[in-house]
Amino acid sequence: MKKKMLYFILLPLLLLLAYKFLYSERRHFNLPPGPPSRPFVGHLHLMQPPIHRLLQRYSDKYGPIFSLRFGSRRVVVISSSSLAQESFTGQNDIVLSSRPLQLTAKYVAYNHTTVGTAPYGDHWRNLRRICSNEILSTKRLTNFLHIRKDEIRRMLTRISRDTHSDDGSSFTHIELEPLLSDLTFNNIVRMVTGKRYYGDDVHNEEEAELFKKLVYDIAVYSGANHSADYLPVLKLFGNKFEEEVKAIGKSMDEILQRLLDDCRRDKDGNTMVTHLLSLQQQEPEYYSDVTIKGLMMAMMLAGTETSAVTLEWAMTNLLRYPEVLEKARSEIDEKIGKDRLIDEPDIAVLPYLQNVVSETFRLFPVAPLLIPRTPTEDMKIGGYDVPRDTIVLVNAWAIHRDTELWDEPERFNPDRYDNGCGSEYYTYKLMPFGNGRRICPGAGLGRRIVTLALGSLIQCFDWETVKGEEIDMSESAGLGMRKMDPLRAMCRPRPIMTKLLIYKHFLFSKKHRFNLPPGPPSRPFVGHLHLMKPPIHRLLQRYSNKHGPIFSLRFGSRRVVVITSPSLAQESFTGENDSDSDDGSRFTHIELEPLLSDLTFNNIIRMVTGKRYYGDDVNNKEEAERFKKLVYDIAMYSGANHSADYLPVLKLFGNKFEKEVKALGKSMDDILQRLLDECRREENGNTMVNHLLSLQQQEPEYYTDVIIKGLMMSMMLAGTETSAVTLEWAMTNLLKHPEVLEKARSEIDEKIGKDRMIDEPDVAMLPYLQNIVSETFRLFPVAPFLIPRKTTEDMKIGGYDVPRDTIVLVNAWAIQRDPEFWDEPERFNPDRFSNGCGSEYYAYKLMPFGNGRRICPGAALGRRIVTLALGSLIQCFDWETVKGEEIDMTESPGLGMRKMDPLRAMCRPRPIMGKLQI
Ligand code: HEM
Repeated sequence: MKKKMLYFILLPLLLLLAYKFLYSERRHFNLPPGPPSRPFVGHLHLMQPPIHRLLQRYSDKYGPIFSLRFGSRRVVVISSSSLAQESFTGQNDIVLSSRPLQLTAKYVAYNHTTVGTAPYGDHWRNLRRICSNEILSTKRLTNFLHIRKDEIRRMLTRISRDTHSDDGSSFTHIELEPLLSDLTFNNIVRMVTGKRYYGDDVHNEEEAELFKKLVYDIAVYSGANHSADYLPVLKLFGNKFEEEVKAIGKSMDEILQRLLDDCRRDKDGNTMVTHLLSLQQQEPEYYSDVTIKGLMMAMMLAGTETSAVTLEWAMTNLLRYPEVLEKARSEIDEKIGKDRLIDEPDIAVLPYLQNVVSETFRLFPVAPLLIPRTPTEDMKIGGYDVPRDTIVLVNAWAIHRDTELWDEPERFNPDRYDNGCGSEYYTYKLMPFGNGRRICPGAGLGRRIVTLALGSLIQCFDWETVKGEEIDMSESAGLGMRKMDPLRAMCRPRPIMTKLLIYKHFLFSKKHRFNLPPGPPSRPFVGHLHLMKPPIHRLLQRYSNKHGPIFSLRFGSRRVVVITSPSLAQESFTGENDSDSDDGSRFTHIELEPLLSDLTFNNIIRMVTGKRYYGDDVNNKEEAERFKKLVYDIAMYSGANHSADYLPVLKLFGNKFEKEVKALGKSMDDILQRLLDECRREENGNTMVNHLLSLQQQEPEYYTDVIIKGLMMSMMLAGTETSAVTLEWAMTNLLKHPEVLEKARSEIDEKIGKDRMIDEPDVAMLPYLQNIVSETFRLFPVAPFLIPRKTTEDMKIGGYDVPRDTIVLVNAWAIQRDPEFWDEPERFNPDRFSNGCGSEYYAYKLMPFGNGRRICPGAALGRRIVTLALGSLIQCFDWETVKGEEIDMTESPGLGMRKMDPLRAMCRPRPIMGKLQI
């Protein structure tokens, strides 16, 4: 009670204090207006990407300068050219030349000491001087022109190789984003370190992929809306975000240190780093390793994605505006001709091309909000107070679309720059590189790369949109405004390509010319991995409806080809219970799944080791349960979409998945070794293992313990779940189709009678039972994609190239439901197999056990177990569904297609059970 009273007194007091505090700040500062905010978070909860669009809507409502709160930080947003000019001139420019402290800058950028992140002051001024005099000076840029030219030629060659057709007249489908990104990454990384990271003929693929992923992550983690940066209180909770940023910083530093050490060894190199190392020798205190790594990082972070993304948007617009493409091409053909490739000095005579680039920068600025600034002291903008430490965002994206500055701002119109106004006219209207003292020092280089690469693409190829496809114009979240859906296009080499004869050996060397199967659009870095949500076989079936019976995907860096037709599969695989009720007429509710699974597990494990693991009268219950769990886990972890298997780069992060799999392997080996040792002690046992042990005595080098354990595991993994799951699906279908159950029972009662139990040799005279099993295998293959294969050399399937080391998935699930081969494929109809066609007819249409040389060696055993068990269940019991319950048919994820919801049923013993007295 007393406590409550206290609250009543304290609360108004607190509110009063808070009001006074806020009121005094308001009175003291004349802050820009802004939308209503929430306690604690301020406006953070509203910051859904794309943020530049949201902030443009606020500026329409609150004016060209307004304020927000991101947690405890005040934010001021500027959205007009005149206020940008006011901010970036005179004393204001100096005051506004600092950057706010951000977690990424702390942990990735050496505690805010790099040129892009350092606060305004002597250290930053020095770094800028080094950038403009030692790294990005016109002289040094010209020095590296050969790299830009070489990388552009290599890109053109790659496109040529991918699009080369014999008659030279047809268009080919290509993915542009990876090519553009490789170009700009190589360009900067080569200038900085002398290394080629991407494409053919590269240095260290794993490190290269990791680097690209880190650049991607840093852009995402530096987005303007990361709570942890603005709600310092979150840190008290052991913030995950902060941990992740730290890990990114550590990985990045490792790469940079490695690159730096490599350059140190290679003293004669002509790279930025070797130049900085020579300066280190003169001024070792100033040019420390951290300073050099900071400069490397600034170049490599700020110079790579930015240019690639701009190029992608530029090409997107050329595809959307064919008349612009045409005009740019005419200009190039006229000024450069058709015999030589456009070169950097030519850019000066190609004003329209330059205008295309400017128009791209206007509508698609890579940094739509520039990079945040913060005033080092209180300042005034537009008559309002902007207190020190406020985060200042300039919405360049909104300024670039301001109707007061631009006619029809949404239109991509390069001609608008043909107005005789000089570049100065645009200083505060068009600012893709920022403004003021902290304007991008790489603007010259960025523009050069983009313009030269774009000109080359226009000069060397014809371009068209992919037929029937609208180009998706959505923008990604994060600091850089990427295109969400990577650009694809149809492309055809122009005659000049053959004249150029660049890298001809390379272009026409057969090894590199692949006509890969088509496929859905992919994302940078991850490829299609992010799309792989289970059940994957259904997803892949939808893809095959769209892209054809053979299509390709990328799981990270691994190419995957999926086959979904019997003829292509043929092409790939040829050439080279406790139901005791007192009243026999009552149905009892039972759970079938555990019984079926005990049956098949015991069956195999007894064969292999002589032990009964499950049910009554068992050996070692704990071990048995552990074994079952391991089998389950191994199937889950072997699913086709586990990132760690396909993105080798993830392993560098001390991958959790890999650790877990290792632990699984160890537990499994412990069990196998124990079972093996027990069999060894029991010399007279009649088990598979005893037999293998006797072979071991004859050929000890060949039949090692590891080989025997491997065989045990293969049998025990492949032979247990598979049969249990098939049995469960078979029973599920009998429950759903009582007429099928009835027909199967009549067959058994007629052929076997009601006095003895069905036995294995009987199966031969029970064709309908066999058909039920086939139909179950058809609709519910336990391994819907079989088990992934890998090609050991380049091969051709369906006219397409499948390069070596590609993962090949055969979607048996989809083939077995293909309406071309099966009438009413979704219907469970065992009679479809009584058509007189022999088993050969089905070889490539029905393949629950796989196909080719690696077909399941346990197929016959599996079929026997399933058919005999199913026959026995039909013969001995009546079956019904649980009243009022729909049977859930959902499939589980993982390599084996289990039934998600374990099967339950109502069950009643038939009279035969009494006679059998088993
Ligand atoms: C299309 C290409 C590029 C675009 C659109 C771009 C854009 C930008 C923008 C908007 C800023 C922030 C400027 C501000 O705060 O006002 C910036 C800063 C920066 N950029 Fe670029 N950039 C590009 C290419 C490059 C290249 C090629 C390099 C170097 C190799 C580079 C290095 C930097 C650095 C070091 C900064 C930080 C400057 C500082 O804080 O003092 N950029 N860039």
